[in-house]
Amino acid sequence: MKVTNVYHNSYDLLSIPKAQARLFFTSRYVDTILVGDSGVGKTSLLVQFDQGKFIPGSFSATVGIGFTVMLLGDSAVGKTCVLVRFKDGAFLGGNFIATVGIDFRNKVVTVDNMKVKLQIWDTAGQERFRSVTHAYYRDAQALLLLYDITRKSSFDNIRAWLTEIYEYAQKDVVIMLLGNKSDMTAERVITHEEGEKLAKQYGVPFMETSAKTGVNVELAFHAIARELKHRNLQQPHEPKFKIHDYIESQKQKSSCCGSLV
Ligand SMILES: Nc1nc2c(ncn2[C@@H]2O[C@H](COP(=O)(O)OP(=O)(O)OP(=O)(O)O)[C@@H](O)[C@H]2O)c(=O)[nH]1
Repeated sequence: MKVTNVYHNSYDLLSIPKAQARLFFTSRYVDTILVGDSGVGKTSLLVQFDQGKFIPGSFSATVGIGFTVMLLGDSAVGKTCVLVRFKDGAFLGGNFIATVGIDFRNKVVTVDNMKVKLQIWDTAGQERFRSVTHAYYRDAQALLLLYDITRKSSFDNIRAWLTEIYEYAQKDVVIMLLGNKSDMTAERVITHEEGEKLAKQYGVPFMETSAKTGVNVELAFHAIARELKHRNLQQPHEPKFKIHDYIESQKQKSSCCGSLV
């Protein structure tokens, strides 16, 4: 048996680069594929082969669907901090270190009892990395576009970002506009209404977030995961998922009584 890379679940197979995926399925790149009912031990067998150990503990079903979400916006609007807040529940305060090129993290969220894996790409906002990040737009199913509510230029640049998105991204990409740093009330220069108005003009959902306090960060990613899951697995009899309505209902819930549904 020849295994050059070991892919631990079906999502990993889906997320490998296209050229490699083609090679995987059309050549003898991997000679054995593990198949069988959920829970029979495919992953454990693979881990035993790959790492020479058995991982005991609770059974976690292999993720069935996954999507790529990309964070975009000017440098220092808080893309990395929003991602770290969502992934680790922490705030990256202190010295600002600009992202170089592109970075990514995975997080699994549960939507209607189904695990949905989000691969989240954190892009560099600095102009000099723009040509690098353009190359990745096409692979994203959703884009979170951020501005900083305390910096007008980052808000004014949103139109230019949207122009780039329409040029380079998939036609049906899900876009959400986020006004970040909502905790900085004293320094605010862009009102909530201005953000909402711009989002309405482009027909995209909008909310204000704070990576520092965590406000609406979870909701933004959950709304995206839900929209993508519904688009991909919508049953003919199911009503169409309305992301705007979902956001509004969850905003009200989270302000009064906690967790997202
Ligand atoms: N108060 C407050 N500060 C934030 C928030 N989000 C980010 N910051 C701060 O803003 C600065 C920039 O944050 P980053 O997340 O690194 O910005 P970025 O958009 O990833 O920047 P690039 O990597 O250059 O594109 C850091 O000093 C953060 O601590 C927030 O919600 N509230």
